[in-house]
Amino acid sequence: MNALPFDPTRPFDLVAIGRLCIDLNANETGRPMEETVTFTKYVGGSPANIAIGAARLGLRTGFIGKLADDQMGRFIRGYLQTNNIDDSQVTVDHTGAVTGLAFTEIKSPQECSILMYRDHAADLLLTTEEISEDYIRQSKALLISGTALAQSPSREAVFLALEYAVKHEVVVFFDLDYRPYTWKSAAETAVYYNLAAEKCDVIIGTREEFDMMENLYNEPGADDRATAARWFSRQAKLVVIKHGGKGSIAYTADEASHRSGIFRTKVLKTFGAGDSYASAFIFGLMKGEDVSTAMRFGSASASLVISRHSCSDAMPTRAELELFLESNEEITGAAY
Ligand SMILES: Nc1ncnc2c1ncn2[C@@H]1O[C@H](COP(=O)(O)OP(=O)(O)OP(=O)(O)O)[C@@H](O)[C@H]1O
Ligand SMILES: O=C(O)C[C@@H](O)[C@H](O)C(=O)CO
Repeated sequence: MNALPFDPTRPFDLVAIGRLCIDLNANETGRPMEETVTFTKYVGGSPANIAIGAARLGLRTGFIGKLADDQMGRFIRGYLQTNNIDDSQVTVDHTGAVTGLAFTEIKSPQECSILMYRDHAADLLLTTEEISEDYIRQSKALLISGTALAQSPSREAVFLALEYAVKHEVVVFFDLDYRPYTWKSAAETAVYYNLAAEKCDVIIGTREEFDMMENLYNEPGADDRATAARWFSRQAKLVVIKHGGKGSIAYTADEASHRSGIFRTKVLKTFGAGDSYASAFIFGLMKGEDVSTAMRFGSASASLVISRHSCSDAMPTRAELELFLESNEEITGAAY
């Protein structure tokens, strides 16, 4: 069991808010982008990937976001529908904004990078008028991600969604999802991340992402326990700090800590690890598993996704995840 108060009477398990984009993943791996000529198109964007992962695992999922009025936007909507994600709160821009694109370069399992095209991206044009209080109160949980805070009006839309979530006791997950290119300054970034995190029940990020938030207080390099403790005096009940191939650690408000290792795999590319981890971790918690078991689900899903070409389309179903957990050993005891 975990202590998160999911209201069983709500029709949605998880509503995610933020960007719906396109990933164009290099088909020719093992070479730089300059020499790559073909890419495969997938739905992308961290909150979209998390929602898709959660839906594949069986959570009743919805999305709040804004699409460009173009072929890419329509492709994304079709994919959400195919994956049983409620798109009734996904609006369409009519100002000529475009779909954000992420071209990925897969030079080696250790050297992956993303080239983003995000000028005038439709997802950042979501407005407060497009946030329905009634929709948010129908969900057990809300997932926000940091990139939607980078610009107005999307920033205010997310803060309004947070207000409604707190008012209606919707459990809020915050995946920090820090993408430097969307932000203007370090101080601005940290200010908005900290303001949002104060209202969240579960905060999930990498060590580097928490360092970025702590820069504001001239406290970078805090240890994981001190980082978590900062948030327990606010709303947080659970803080998860990810350490890549070394695993992850979670703290609960009673000061208990939970470590998760990794499942070794043949890594194709590293991106998508965080999104798949978050979706299966949230799924585990919502199914009433304890924190350690939910982390194990997260690590297993991440292991599957980093061995595959895409992020969204690679997300496992519940049956796949269970089979993987039955037939693979978690490596624990990572040194961090
Ligand atoms: N090389 C690896 N082998 C196996 N599992 C891994 C590896 N790297 C990451 N993971 C798993 O994925 C989880 C999240 O990874 P990571 O800390 O890299 O997140 P992230 O930086 O948010 O990911 P992303 O690259 O998608 O932004 C880890 O806690 C671990 O369970
Ligand atoms: O988050 C993005 O905008 C890009 C993602 O879809 C990408 O696949 C990735 O980086 C996942 O972590």
